[in-house]
Amino acid sequence: MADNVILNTYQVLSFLGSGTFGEVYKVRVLKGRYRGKIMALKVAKNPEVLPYLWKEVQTLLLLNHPHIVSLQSYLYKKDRGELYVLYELMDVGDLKEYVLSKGRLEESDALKVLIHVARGLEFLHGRGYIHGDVKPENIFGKKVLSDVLWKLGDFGLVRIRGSQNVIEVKGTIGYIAPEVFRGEVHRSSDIFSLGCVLHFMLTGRDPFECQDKKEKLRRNKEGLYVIEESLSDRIKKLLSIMLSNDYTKRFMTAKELIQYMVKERLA
Ligand SMILES: Nc1ncnc2c1ncn2[C@@H]1O[C@H](COP(=O)(O)OP(=O)(O)OP(=O)(O)O)[C@@H](O)[C@H]1O
Repeated sequence: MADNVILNTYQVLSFLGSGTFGEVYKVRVLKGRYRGKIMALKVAKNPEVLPYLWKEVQTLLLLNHPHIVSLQSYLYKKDRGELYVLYELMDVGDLKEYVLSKGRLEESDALKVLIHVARGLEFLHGRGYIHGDVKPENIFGKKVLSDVLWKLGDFGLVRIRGSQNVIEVKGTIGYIAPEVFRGEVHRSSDIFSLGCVLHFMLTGRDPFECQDKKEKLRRNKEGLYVIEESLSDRIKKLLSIMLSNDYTKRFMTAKELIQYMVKERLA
């Protein structure tokens, strides 16, 4: 059916969701290199967000890693101002939905997701990038045999380490490192966000959660988090390092986090 086919090439199988960048569809590719494959197609039409998606495209084209969502191809329709980006299909969906539907994860499952994402982040940090927006909505799962492989996605806020850009505070309240509010960003700012993700996986809430939005923002800015009491001592210890307000006291990079996890038998 012609209505169901985008650019004469992508047959829409279902709607996966919409985000800041536009709509995402599950598609079957009808022609070209990926003919017959089932993938995810993002369609961006809003001129205000196109620069972010361009940034993601440019970054992802350079990054190829088993724990980073891969970009297969893209197409820019200049006349219409539309950008079409084809990604591998992450059929489990994102980590936020996963935790909200399954309930809080067992410690061993949460640590498995953590190490997967840390590996993707290690690759990124090793190349001098900072992700800038690590949160459950940007972590995606893919079924592989009877297991799930977790990958880091959504690179719209990625930065090169040490770049002089004015830092705008984007990201999601509840997952932003305190120094980012002061205009500073480091690779360890991603570690802070990943610590918040770990807390979310184990408790169903980020460490700054509270009813009042303004109060939540204040807590996040000042790094006034509350680690849930019921968590095990080894998780509390790991979180206290990852969520340290002083960014020099955290793991500086994902590689250091992985080394710690191996040493402490958390991975
Ligand atoms: N590669 C993919 N495979 C499967 N589902 C995807 C994929 N990429 C995105 N999605 C889903 O499509 C929806 C929209 O994704 P998108 O990243 O554009 O928005 P978002 O997660 O709201 O991002 P943002 O935080 O930037 O607004 C989400 O529900 C997401 O889970």
